[in-house]
Amino acid sequence: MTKDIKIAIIGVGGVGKAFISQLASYIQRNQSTLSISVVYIARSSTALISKDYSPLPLTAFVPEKLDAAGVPPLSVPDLIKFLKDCGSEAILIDNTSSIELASQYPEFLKSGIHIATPNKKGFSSEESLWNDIFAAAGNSGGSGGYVFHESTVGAGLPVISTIKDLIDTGDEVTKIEGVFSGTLSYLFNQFAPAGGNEAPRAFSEVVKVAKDAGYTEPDPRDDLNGMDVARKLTILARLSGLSIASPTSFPVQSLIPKPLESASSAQEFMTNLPNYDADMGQLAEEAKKEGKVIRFVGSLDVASKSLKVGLEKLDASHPIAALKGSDNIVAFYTKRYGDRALVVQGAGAGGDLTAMGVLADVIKIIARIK
Ligand SMILES: NC(=O)C1=CN([C@@H]2O[C@H](COP(=O)(O)OP(=O)(O)OC[C@H]3O[C@@H](n4cnc5c(N)ncnc54)[C@H](OP(=O)(O)O)[C@@H]3O)[C@@H](O)[C@H]2O)C=CC1
Ligand SMILES: N[C@@H](CC=O)C(=O)O
Ligand code: NA
Repeated sequence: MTKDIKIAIIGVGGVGKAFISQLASYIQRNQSTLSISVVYIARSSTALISKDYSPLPLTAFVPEKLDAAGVPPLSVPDLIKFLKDCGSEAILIDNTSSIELASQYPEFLKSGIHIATPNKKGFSSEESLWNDIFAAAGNSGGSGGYVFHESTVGAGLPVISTIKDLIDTGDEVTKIEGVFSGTLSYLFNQFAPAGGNEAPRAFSEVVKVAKDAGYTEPDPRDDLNGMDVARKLTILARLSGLSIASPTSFPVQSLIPKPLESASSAQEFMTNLPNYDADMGQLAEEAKKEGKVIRFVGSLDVASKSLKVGLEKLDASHPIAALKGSDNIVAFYTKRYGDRALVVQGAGAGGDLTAMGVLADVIKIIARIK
């Protein structure tokens, strides 16, 4: 029997565009067994809506198509109603970084709508939202839709699925540490290379390259202030069984120069960042004199319930110092694995790699749908 699925996509930026392209190809490859129709695509102020639930064309999709249509997006209650009335299973893909949308996940789930998302906000904000999401979700004991969020940590790398498998099979996580930001990995690999022979590049210059490559958050200050890593660590800590009130409830080091904390826009921040290249350069130089490199590291210790995010000086021979490009590394220490961690490593940012994690989540949802 062919499974009939309707999909709504919100967010058509770096991740959203790549997702639509990968989904189009998936639909093409599986058309004999799956009937998948994308019936809603939205960005902040415009949307494409297929009122009769016929599939919207996905080939050669460009966000400008939404603007040309000129239709305002549906409100959340109207979108829930639209998807509930579709006559088949429905999946919401949230490719935004909006807390307003994420805070409505419990309502979508309670209405039987499934969710796949790389948006960290729903899982790393106030603990009550986390509790409401998983109380409603069908894959965590609730009676609602399924929710999957692999790309919220390490983009498409199997980080969330790995920790869930460890715990579901009865292992206990004792400690997790690593590099959780593609942007900050790329930044320090370029700005303070471990090799010695490579010429370091100016801090602000590398931030710009990371932004242009699609590694940063929509506003790069969310990477540089440590909050993106703090959110990822909050998600992993909660999955490890810790109660974490919010991503600001533990120490997080910000790399934003003090005078730029009050910058009124991302653009103003980027324009003025080169003025502080010398300060960051000095930090890297000091570490180099000690034969070390600086890297932005996150760690959590379950027994002491402590989480920490910030710069560390590491020996050039340390596995973290050897990372290349936008690589993340996540070392899981558990009762079963003992002193030698289970390690997940690879590129941890970028539109295509993040979209791959979201599409893999969609495929998991489809596999669970009767
Ligand atoms: N880029 C990466 O490497 C990774 C990204 N992620 C996460 O993926 C998500 C998307 O990232 P990315 O594609 O890079 O971001 P972009 O800024 O490129 O795109 C964001 C998209 O979301 C839309 N959007 C924002 N707010 C709303 C809203 N309230 N309602 C409707 N649409 C909205 C924007 O529309 P408009 O332009 O009209 O405002 C835009 O289309 C983020 O949550 C990010 O944290 C996760 C892992 C890796
Ligand atoms: N801005 C994030 C994107 C993925 O979560 C990063 O740099 O890792
Ligand atoms: Na992941």
